[in-house]
Amino acid sequence: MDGVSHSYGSRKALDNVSFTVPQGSFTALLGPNGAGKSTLFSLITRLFNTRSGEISILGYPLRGQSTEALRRLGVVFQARTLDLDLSIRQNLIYHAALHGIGRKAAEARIEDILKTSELAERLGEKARNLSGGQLRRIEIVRAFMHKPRLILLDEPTTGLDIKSRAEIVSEVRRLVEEENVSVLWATHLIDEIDASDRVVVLHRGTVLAEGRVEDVTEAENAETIHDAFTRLTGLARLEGARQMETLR
Ligand SMILES: Nc1ncnc2c1ncn2[C@@H]1O[C@H](COP(=O)(O)OP(=O)(O)OP(=O)(O)O)[C@@H](O)[C@H]1O
Repeated sequence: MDGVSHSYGSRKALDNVSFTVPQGSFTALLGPNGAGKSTLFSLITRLFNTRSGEISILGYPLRGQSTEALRRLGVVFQARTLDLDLSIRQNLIYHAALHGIGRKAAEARIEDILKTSELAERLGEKARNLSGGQLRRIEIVRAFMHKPRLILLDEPTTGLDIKSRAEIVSEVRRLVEEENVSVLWATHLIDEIDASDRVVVLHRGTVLAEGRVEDVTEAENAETIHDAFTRLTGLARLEGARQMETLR
């Protein structure tokens, strides 16, 4: 992503945003509410057109080669998107069909992804029987169905209890490792980030830091990524205040 900006009318939601998600990495997009994470995801998934800057997925620019780019992308949106009146299996098979995957291949893929998960026994049940955390896990399975190379997750643990949150984080980490996909995980929860992850700190539409957790922490002379984040966003507030002073 290079030099991407987006405005809603006169409100600038993203301002010259550039970063990369290296192949096979777990990259956390860390930002408080309103930082611009959902806007960024809307641009990557082409819900909105990118009017300024450039976004490429696996080397395919969205502008010009969007079909090739989007074929390699899996997405878990913030809002729930399963059809509650269909069975879990139907939800997954219909999604696979949209990607041109036949029933048999889809069944095999479901089995492969769910393997030892207790959810494998519930495939015939209506989605509405599942808990919020289980629904989220099925949405994650769905995002993996067509073997994407990059997965976007927009605050996937929002509204879930601690146990479900932990299950989701570890499930995604397992899949990342097994399938060697890249992940961009939007969150405002620092405890979801591991020491070995990469992080992109987004605040008020600008990238304040990008790199390995260790490097970002060190660059801020901080003890933890939590401290680094507070420093970075505190610094941004100061910068904002300074700019306000200049304007007066
Ligand atoms: N449709 C819209 N019209 C006008 N302003 C919007 C719209 N969507 C988002 N914004 C504004 O753009 C900025 C970025 O919002 P965005 O939803 O991308 O942030 P976010 O980091 O995803 O936050 P959250 O975690 O709360 O969803 C905010 O100031 C928000 O108020």
